[in-house]
Amino acid sequence: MSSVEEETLQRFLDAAARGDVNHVTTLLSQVPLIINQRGTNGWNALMMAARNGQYDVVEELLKHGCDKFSVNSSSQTAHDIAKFWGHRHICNLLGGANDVCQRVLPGVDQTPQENYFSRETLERLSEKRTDKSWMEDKERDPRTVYLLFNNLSPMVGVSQRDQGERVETKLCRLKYEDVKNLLNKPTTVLIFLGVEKRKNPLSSSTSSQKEGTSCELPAWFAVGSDEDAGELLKCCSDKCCFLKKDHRELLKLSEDDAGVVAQARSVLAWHSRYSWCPTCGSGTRVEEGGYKRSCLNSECRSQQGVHNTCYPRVDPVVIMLVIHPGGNQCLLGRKKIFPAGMFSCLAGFVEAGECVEEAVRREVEEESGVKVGPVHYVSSQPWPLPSSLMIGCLAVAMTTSITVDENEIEDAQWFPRQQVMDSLLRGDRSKLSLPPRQTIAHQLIKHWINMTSNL
Ligand SMILES: NC(=O)C1=CN([C@@H]2O[C@H](COP(=O)(O)OP(=O)(O)OC[C@H]3O[C@@H](n4cnc5c(N)ncnc54)[C@H](O)[C@@H]3O)[C@@H](O)[C@H]2O)C=CC1
Ligand SMILES: [Mg+2]
Ligand SMILES: [Mg+2]
Ligand SMILES: [Mg+2]
Ligand SMILES: [Zn+2]
Repeated sequence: MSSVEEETLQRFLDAAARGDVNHVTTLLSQVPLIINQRGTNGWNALMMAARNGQYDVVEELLKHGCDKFSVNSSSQTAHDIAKFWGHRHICNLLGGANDVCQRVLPGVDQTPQENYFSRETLERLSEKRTDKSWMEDKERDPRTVYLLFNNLSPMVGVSQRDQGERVETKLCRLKYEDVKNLLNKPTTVLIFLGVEKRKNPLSSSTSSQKEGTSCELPAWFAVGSDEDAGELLKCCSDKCCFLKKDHRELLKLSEDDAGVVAQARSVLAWHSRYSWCPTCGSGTRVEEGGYKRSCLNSECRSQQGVHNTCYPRVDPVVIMLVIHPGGNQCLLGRKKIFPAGMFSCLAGFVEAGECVEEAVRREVEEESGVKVGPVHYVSSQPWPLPSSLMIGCLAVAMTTSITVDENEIEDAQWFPRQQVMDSLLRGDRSKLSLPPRQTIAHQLIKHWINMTSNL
């Protein structure tokens, strides 16, 4: 960032903190990108306004589409900050539908929580998956966006920003002309992801006339190919590459891109693992915009009734922060593959014929020997490695002695709340390091800290 840009950003942040709406609006019209930029302390304008109770500025920034989920270097959103400083009117503004929620579901926790991989930037329009001619028109439409995947890794361009501190990984958005030869190859898999969302979704959902306009919006497709990566990169004229196979690379995307990748990658992973009919072993045909594989054998049992083998699978996983009966410690464990010093929430696959609460109790007891009583759902997260749905819960321990199942985890311990806070909010990793903010494990821990600190 040049010194002029830095100075403009400082003026913008000051204006937001002071509540000078006119100055904020003027600077926004001159430098629209400034809206989410963060100053030296990691705070953006929304956080500054939230800190100082500047309602009008918060309203103006939201109107201009600022990112209300962005976090400062202590992992706090603008909502967390407003709550901490007691600006309830700002919390309501940032929480969106909270007032209605309080009225119809009194007592329900309203803390807005959006997990990484969860953002839906597209309207899936599942009813259009069977409309072949609509789909073909969309495929050829020059406005259509194609995302290319090689062996499940998305094609990205890498751009530097924020004085080179943060490197943003951005999905390459290709056009029909770029991929049309690839689409003709028999091994290419094409997935219809949806259309771009309307700017104001509430105004049009009921009108059938406007329903039509939603279909007119630009469509997005994912293209999966296992061909030579070097050849595939020629589809794009910009400098780009395929993300490395390391799953941490997937955590470098923006929230918007991560949401689309979660959808595309899970469906493509299903195609790559389920090429043959799981019921009779015959070949299959891809249908419904990539959301179904039908068996080619007309005698196959999967042709009758609804067969879940024909549709992409989602595997439920429970992930839980277990709280000590004393209330001031939580149970965290570590797998051998974790970086040194890192502990996380316990987790495990839900088994057939098992409800979420029982899966939590069973997995905690199996892995740590601790018995769990009440279980409360907090939030969920798609985890596209390859297709888990993480179901995040808080659970209360009924016993405290720990016996680690060494096949699954290396260690499990009770950690005092203060030590967890030091690591989470102050970045003190000397005694404990926690998983990054993109994981629901991190968000569950943060949720517990917030709940119990009168923030
Ligand atoms: N986003 C997040 O914060 C976190 C995500 N996770 C994800 O949750 C998943 C499950 O957690 P674990 O502790 O590994 O589960 P786990 O405690 O149930 O143990 C895994 C074992 O369960 C068996 N298993 C049962 N059903 C399975 C299925 N559908 N697919 C694969 N294996 C199955 C396998 O033997 C596997 O080795 C992990 O694979 C990981 O990707 C785990 C922790 C944090
Ligand atoms: Mg387990
Ligand atoms: Mg486990
Ligand atoms: Mg298990
Ligand atoms: Zn079959």
